[in-house]
Amino acid sequence: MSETPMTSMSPMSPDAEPADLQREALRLDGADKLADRRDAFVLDDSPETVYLDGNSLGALPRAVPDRLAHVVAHEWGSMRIRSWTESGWWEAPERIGDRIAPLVGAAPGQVVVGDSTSVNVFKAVVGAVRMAGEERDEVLVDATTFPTDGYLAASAARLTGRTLRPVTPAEMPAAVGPRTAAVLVNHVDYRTGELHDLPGITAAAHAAGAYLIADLCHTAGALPVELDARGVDFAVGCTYKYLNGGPGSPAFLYLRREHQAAFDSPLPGWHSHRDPFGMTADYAPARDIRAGRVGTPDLLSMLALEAALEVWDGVDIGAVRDKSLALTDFFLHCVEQYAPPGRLECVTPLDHDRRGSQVSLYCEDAEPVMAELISRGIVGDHRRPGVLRFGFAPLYTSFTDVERAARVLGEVVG
Ligand SMILES: Cc1ncc(COP(=O)(O)O)c(C=O)c1O
Ligand SMILES: Nc1c(O)cccc1C(=O)C[C@H](N)C(=O)O
Repeated sequence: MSETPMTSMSPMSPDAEPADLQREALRLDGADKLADRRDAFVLDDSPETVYLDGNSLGALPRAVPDRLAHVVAHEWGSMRIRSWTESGWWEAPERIGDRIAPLVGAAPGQVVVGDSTSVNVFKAVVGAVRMAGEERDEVLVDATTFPTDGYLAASAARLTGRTLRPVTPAEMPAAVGPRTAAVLVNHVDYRTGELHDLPGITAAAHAAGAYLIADLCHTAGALPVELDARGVDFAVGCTYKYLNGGPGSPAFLYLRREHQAAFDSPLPGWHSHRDPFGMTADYAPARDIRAGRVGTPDLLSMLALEAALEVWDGVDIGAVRDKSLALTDFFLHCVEQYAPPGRLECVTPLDHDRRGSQVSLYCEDAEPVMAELISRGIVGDHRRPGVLRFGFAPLYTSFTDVERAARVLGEVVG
């Protein structure tokens, strides 16, 4: 973790007893405007179990099993091929993209669902580089990135004859220049939970004439993103974390409307053709968001995602952010009270403007600590070396969960 700045946990209020913190948790739960959303999810029967890994795999929304059963039995089992037209299968990638769009601050017609985040990173980086022109010969990539983005950006750079330059998100505004074709940045660092300055990096990229590509895996469904308002050019993200789409659910790709006509996909499958059923030998791309499609989508996962997204009906993403910050603040406060001083170090910035929806705590023996936590029902995860990660999904995480998780953590590291 040498490259990660360590932040000490802030001094918080005077010592509190478990009973005080439990009372405070109940008070916060009582005032929680999103509390009713919890019932929309399948969670553990045992109150001892606390799921804090929704930043890796979100919980199952209750609506999904019945919807999937219907899709299998009726749309596939009975309707078969007719479902492409009569059950809306063909348009599902754009239709479901439009359900995600408001959560990431996009007007309709700019988000398409399909493929994996990795594949969409590749499409976006090559697409941006092709639009940037020959004289721009470098791609900036987040040096602290989730690895897959770095691997794909390197391949995209090699295929397009560009040089890949890894720089930290903080260095990006100064590093971007007239040679830069595209900048690929994570909105939140998967390891530390740090929220990067997407508006600032986007503005710097644009001032230098470069395109900005954002990876929203750790922010879509966790906080307001404002893609349209901030001028982000391209964005990708997965749907199995805070969007609760299920294991391997399709990712999304945002193509800003003004770039759609010029987008030159490196994966021009027939579903991105202007007239797919023309079945012509020549490729002619769709001039709208369909340009982001490739081939036949994974309909079962896609329709499970569509059902999962119903939990967002009527939810204000600003309220989600407020609760997320309250959850992470309360967790840090409880950990401060329960863990022996100096045993854990908070790697996640304490500043709200720089915090996503997870808390990462450094401790040398993170791996056995997390194994013990999981055996006691507190499910987070760890990332080598030494980082305990706890993800807070505001739609289903309660303050009571948070207090219990911190208390058990205190026992385990005590
Ligand atoms: C920031 C980020 N990008 C990409 C991915 C994964 O991409 P994929 O779904 O293609 O495996 C993850 C998590 O797995 C991630 O955290
Ligand atoms: N995508 C994952 C997978 O295919 C297997 C196990 C975990 C994941 C994850 O989502 C990890 C996650 N992106 C992370 O932040 O580390």
